[in-house]
Amino acid sequence: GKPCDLTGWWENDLGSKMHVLEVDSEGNFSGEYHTAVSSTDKPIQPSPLVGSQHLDKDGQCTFGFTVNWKKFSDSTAVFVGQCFSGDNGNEVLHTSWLLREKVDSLTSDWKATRTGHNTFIRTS
Ligand SMILES: O=C(CCCC[C@@H]1SC[C@@H]2NC(=O)N[C@@H]21)Nc1ccc([N+](=O)[O-])cc1
Repeated sequence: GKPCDLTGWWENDLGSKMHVLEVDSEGNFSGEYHTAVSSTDKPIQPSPLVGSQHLDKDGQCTFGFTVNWKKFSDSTAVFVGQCFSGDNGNEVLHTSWLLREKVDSLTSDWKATRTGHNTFIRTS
C-alpha cells in the first residue's frame, strides 16, 4: 500500500511479529501480536491488538496501539511510535511501549508498569 500504511506483517528487534489486518479510512486498525518474549511461564499465544494511525501523505505517520494479552497473562501493553520510510523505500517503525501487569494489591502498584522500546521492519 501507500508508504507507511501499517497493513501487513512486521517483526521487531525481539523477534516478535505483528499482523495489521487493515487500516480503515479513519486510520483505525486491528490485528494480532505474536510476542517472542514474555514474563509469564504460560505458553505464549497470539493476542489481539487495536490501534490508530495518521494517514499523512509523507509516509512518516505516527500511531498507537494496545495489545491485550488476554489469553496467557493478565497484562496490557500500549505502543506509540512513528513510521519512517527510508529513501530506498524500506519502512521502519520506531516505538516506545508501556507494559502493565495486573498486581494483587495497591502496595504492589509501584512495580506494575515496565517501559521499553522496539523497532519493527516489514516482513511481508
Ligand atoms: O509478559 C507478558 C505479556 C507479553 C509482553 C511482551 C512485551 S510487550 C513489550 C515488549 N515488546 C515485545 O514484542 N514483547 C514485549 N505479560 C506479563 C508481564 C509481567 C508479568 N509479571 O508477573 O511480572 C506477567 C505477565
